[in-house]
Amino acid sequence: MGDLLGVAVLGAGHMGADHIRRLDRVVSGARVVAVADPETDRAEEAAAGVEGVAVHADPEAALDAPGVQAVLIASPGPAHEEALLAAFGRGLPVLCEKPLVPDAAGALRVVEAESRLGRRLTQVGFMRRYDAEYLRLKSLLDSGRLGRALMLHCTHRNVSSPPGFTTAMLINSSVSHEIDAARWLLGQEPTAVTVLRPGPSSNAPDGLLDPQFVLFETSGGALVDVEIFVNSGFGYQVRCEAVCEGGSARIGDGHSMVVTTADGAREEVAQDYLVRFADAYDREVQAWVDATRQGRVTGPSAWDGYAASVVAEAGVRAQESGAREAVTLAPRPELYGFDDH
Ligand SMILES: NC(=O)c1ccc[n+]([C@@H]2O[C@H](COP(=O)([O-])OP(=O)(O)OC[C@H]3O[C@@H](n4cnc5c(N)ncnc54)[C@H](O)[C@@H]3O)[C@@H](O)[C@H]2O)c1
Ligand SMILES: O[C@H]1[C@H](O)[C@@H](O)[C@H](O)[C@@H](O)[C@H]1O
Repeated sequence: MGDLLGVAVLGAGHMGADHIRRLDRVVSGARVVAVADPETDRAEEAAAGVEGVAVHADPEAALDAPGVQAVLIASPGPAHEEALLAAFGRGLPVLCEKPLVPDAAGALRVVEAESRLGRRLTQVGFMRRYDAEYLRLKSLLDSGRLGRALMLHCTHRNVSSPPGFTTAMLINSSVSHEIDAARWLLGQEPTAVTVLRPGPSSNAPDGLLDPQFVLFETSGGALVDVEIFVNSGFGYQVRCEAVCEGGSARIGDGHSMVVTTADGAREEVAQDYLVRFADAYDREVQAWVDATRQGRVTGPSAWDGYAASVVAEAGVRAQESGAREAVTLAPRPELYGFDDH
């Protein structure tokens, strides 16, 4: 056990509990040594059966628990900044669930704090970069076989939104994935955002303006459109089609199972991200554990997390104004390349 990476997991809700299971039973090279959640019952439940784990209500107490060498942050987005700064203060490498920090000012404070350390400690949980289909699309676009990318058409549907989900979160929680995927796939920065919406679906909770249509312009002249619909009622569907000068490529259709009975054939649709992206989360966390044990930090950086938060914030402004909102990033510190993945 001695040379396994000792991980503290902060937040034991949907994602935290799944990551605890993954660290304990799926990936190799790590063990969960501490779990923190103010709802200690949730932490106890998620940690049940994990050998030698300590459960805390206070995240800082978990960071200071014996054997902690790295941190996985799976608390709600607004709690991430404090947790990241606490991890930096202790020199601990971090895998931080998206969004890095939902507001751009907070995300910039994180980038500045990491830059002052002079070394990367953060990998952000944009797991689509580890999804087999996204990786195939990325490698096809990078190969140049389809020529210059003109447009990405993206669909992002959830069955239902969790309690407390706000209209702003359609962009800064859900569309943050497409923002990161578009930056990564195209190697371009979004420069402006416009948001349009139909009348809200009657499936959406009162006051939630769902679905929406989000359009990004990018630094290389491409357009990225995203249908975000978090109360579709019927399935978890994530698709992306790249339209290029020499052809198009689409991913996201191949995740269903076709069940045939005497009544006919029926295609099953994933109901949530834990099913659709199960392999991607496994690969993401394994890559983090492997790199951390080698003293390296790879994958989406704090800068990528900051850029996504700035673009999302422009998107939230565009939701409110109905106008095209420009995106302005702070100067990129030397620590970060455009894409270290
Ligand atoms: N990558 C993905 O596809 C994906 C999917 C779902 C959620 N997420 C992200 O994971 C994070 C958690 O989301 P979730 O759906 O698991 O939420 P959740 O509400 O199910 O769980 C969050 C847990 O954190 C606890 N918590 C609150 N404040 C805390 C703090 N300061 N320190 C430690 N724990 C705290 C809560 O009590 C709760 O148990 C969010 O950042 C979310 O955006 C990512
Ligand atoms: O936090 C979740 C998560 O990021 C999912 O991957 C996304 O599909 C949801 O829309 C979002 O609410």
